[in-house]
Amino acid sequence: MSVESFDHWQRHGRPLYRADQVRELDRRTIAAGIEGFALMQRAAAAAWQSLKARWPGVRSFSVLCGGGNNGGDGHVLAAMAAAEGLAVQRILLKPRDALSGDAGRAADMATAAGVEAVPWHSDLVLEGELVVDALLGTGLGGEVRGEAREAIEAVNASGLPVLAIDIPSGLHADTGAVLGVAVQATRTVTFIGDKLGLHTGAAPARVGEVDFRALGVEAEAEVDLVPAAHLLDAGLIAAWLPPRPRDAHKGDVGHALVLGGAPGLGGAALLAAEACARLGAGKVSLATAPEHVTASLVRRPEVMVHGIRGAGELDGLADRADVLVVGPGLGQGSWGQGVLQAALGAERPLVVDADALNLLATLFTGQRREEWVLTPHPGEAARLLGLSPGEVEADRPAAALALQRRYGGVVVLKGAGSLVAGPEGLAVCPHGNPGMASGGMGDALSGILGALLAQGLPLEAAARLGVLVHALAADMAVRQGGERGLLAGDLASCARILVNPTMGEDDAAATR
Ligand SMILES: NC(=O)C1=CN([C@@H]2O[C@H](COP(=O)(O)OP(=O)(O)OC[C@H]3O[C@@H](n4cnc5c(N)ncnc54)[C@H](OP(=O)(O)O)[C@@H]3O)[C@@H](O)[C@H]2O)[C@@H](O)CC1
Ligand SMILES: Nc1ncnc2c1ncn2[C@@H]1O[C@H](COP(=O)(O)OP(=O)(O)O)[C@@H](O)[C@H]1O
Ligand SMILES: [K+]
Repeated sequence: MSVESFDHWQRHGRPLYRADQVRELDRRTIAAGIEGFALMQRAAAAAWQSLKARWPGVRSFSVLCGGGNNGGDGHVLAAMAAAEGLAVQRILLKPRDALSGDAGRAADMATAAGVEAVPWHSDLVLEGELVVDALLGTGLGGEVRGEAREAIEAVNASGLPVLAIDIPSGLHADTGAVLGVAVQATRTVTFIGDKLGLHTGAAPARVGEVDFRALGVEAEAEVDLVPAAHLLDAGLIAAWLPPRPRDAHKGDVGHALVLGGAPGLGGAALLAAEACARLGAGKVSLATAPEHVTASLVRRPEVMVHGIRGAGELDGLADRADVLVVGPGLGQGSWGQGVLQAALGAERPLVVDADALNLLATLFTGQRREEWVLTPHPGEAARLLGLSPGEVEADRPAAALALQRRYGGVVVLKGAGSLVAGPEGLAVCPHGNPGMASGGMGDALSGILGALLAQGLPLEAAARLGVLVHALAADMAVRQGGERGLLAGDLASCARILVNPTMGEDDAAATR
């Protein structure tokens, strides 16, 4: 990644790091003259502030301290809280004489502050109004073992709110996978560099709110590490979608063609076409099986609907479009195969989704191009990589990057904490919600991507922006009506508001 392009993305999203990169930042900070123990005190002070901000008026808590520096943070926090008069139950996973370095020094500090230490045992009852999880941080290696596992299970069984220190114990800081068992946090306060593993995979369901505290390290370590990823930020929208010129006409804002809806599979392609139209493509065409034409026209007369019995009837349609969206409701039979073949032959940017991806994994293998966006969910990603879905989910960032290397272009790996992998690196979407676990949501995304490409956005910007807008639209729709029963068709009107950033939500509500 060039420094210029990296800087460009950096302006719109917090950098995310792997554990080894955060350790490197620690190392540089220490080399710049800030002692490791001073850094631990900063971390503990930040955690203590975070705790008080989230739970003002709290009088008591328990803190579970592991044997490393994550535990060290917990000891120092306990000392700080005790100094302010709180009752703290300090639980040790390892005896004092097994602790070394800063962690040992931190334990002594807590003892000197009068905070009693209780050794962990399986019958222990966690006391207080909440639990601080300082068991395992970025030093976690492999599946959680022994007493740490029991302690994590006890935290989760306690029913108490949990503040996780740096990362919920048991969650992998690089991948967001659970290594056997992981703490279910209410809030996670994370230090020095925000971690990729707090934002994808199992993480969004485990971390609660993420409170990032840089601890002043950026200045001291003169950060020039290329981050592992960036967190997608809503600021991207206005940066890429300024108001249209007053004299814009539909020819300036692109023509998207959606290819899908094989016999018996009508709805998905229509959802994609509708989202595409709502996101501002100048013209939207839909090529679908003849049986779906009437329903499509009734639902969305703005879309130009073409009934085709097979790819032979596409009749130059693909050449008249600026971008093709292929896959929603495509099926894997002869209709879908022919249509995909035609799309692959068109020299146009493509959005490839659903059964088009399954066909790339089976019949149309070995394809690679730079001008396409592939949007697999973990099952499709697994087929494209020849892995199991479990293997994909075990390391989503690696899977997204491997897909991008193998297939070229830009790859969106969907699911909570969607990832976008492209030539500029990896981006992670922190938005979206479980209401999106309903049929057709992916079709809406492919339509959104088609609209942004039709309007001339570069491939990777369109992919990042589309994923962001899709998730934010779902969040907006949920604020209006709740998660259960959220429909893919509900997203388009919210997404429309989002891609007109000069229009406030209140104005928009007034026009509905
Ligand atoms: N100056 C700094 O660096 C700063 C660091 N900071 C803080 O330090 C944290 C990193 O600390 P770290 O590197 O000491 O590792 P850490 O997360 O405590 O884990 C090591 C412990 O876990 C254990 N353990 C490991 N794997 C396990 C498993 N599978 N199952 C069970 N146990 C396992 C391992 O046991 P062992 O393998 O030694 O038996 C050892 O006891 C970081 O997240 C941040 O909070 C901040 O204070 C800012 C300054
Ligand atoms: N729990 C969740 N949190 C965030 N996003 C989600 C969640 N569940 C689903 N999504 C999003 O919803 C979309 C579902 O797409 P997909 O699985 O292709 O559905 P379909 O095939 O029904 O269209 C993806 O963009 C995915 O990231
Ligand atoms: K932790």
